Amino acid sequence: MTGAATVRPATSGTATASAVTLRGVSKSYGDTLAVSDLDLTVQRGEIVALIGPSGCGKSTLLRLVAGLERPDAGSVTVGDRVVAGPEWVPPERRRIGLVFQEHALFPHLTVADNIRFGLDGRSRSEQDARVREVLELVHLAHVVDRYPHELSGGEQQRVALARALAPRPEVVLLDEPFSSLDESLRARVRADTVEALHATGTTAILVTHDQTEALSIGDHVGVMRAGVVEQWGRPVEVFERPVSRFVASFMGDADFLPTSVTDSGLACELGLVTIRKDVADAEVVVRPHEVSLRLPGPGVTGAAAVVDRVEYQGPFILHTVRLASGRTIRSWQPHSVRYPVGTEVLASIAPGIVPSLLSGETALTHSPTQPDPTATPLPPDVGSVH
Ligand SMILES: Nc1ncnc2c1ncn2[C@@H]1O[C@H](COP(=O)(O)OP(=O)(O)OP(=O)(O)O)[C@@H](O)[C@H]1O
Repeated sequence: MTGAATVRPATSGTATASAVTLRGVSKSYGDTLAVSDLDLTVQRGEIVALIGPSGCGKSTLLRLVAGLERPDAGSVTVGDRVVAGPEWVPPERRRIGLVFQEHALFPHLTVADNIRFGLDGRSRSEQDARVREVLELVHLAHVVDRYPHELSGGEQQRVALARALAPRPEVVLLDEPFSSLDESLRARVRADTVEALHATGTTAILVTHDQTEALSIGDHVGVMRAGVVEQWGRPVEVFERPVSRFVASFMGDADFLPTSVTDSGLACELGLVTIRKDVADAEVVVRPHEVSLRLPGPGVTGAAAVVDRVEYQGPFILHTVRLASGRTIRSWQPHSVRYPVGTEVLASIAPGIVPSLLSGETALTHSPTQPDPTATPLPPDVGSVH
């Protein structure tokens, strides 16, 4: 179920099922409330992606879990131990591994010695075995004797992950770990990171600015805003069932169309949205992959629209079309479809799509009733609010 993490009830599992628990955690810097009365539960072995606009408190949350900051209120539990709140466990005793954007490897130490650094107190042969093991995990066994400056950015980042995993931490915290890497490298390092985390069953909290990354990596995604988690859910939930206008806009492109109640149900300019009739002043959230465009012809239905702008975006062609009301909506089309500016088309919500509805800033609980995909779309002026 989706729901703001701030009101998320405690998980029903045993205490050992959760790897990290925050309860009522707040942290201010002077007048800035960076984290506000935040509740969060991360289950063992899962990867959580935290995403939100700059300054919303993502890094502060990681620092609170790591013990680099003390909360002003609330408690942090790692595994079965309360580490902040009524108790205080210093960072080095929390069994937490850290991976940051700048790889933070010691430049004067070899890869092996960088990894050994966190393995103090073990015999040399134990250290060597573990160094080999974690380097194999990130497919870098061959760089063991190199220095950081002899590695590419992606290799350095994988060594940083290996170093974080070496002491078998309870949790790994990753703050924008891939953002310094170029696009093609990022996908590879990201995949290796996820593989290594899953292979070791390590719990991870990852901060990212990248929506695709959050949705593809996270078992759960936390969308943060102004110090709170506005939505916590599975990737499909935060993308397809955003709890608010903010989440809908932040997690991908979205257009908003007003609706009105008709005899058939709730309709927007693109046609019938749902057969429910109990909502006044709702808006429908439409994403570009949900909008179908076709040329007028026998049997083709949809709202009349004119192509306003066409952008080549690599994998698809973004068409912006103007509806009769003057509103514009966006539609992704495959390479085989490229309507020139000025083309008259018929726009509709793609078959099988059940769009989200907003009332003001908040999403409406979704009705299980779906629109009849065979229904004739309503005339273009239905649903327009002037
Ligand atoms: N050490 C500090 N002293 C004063 N204010 C701070 C400090 N650290 C963070 N802040 C403020 O707390 C708020 C949250 O910062 P934080 O770094 O957690 O945000 P963020 O979501 O990680 O941002 P970004 O995505 O830009 O890294 C911001 O307003 C920031 O300016």
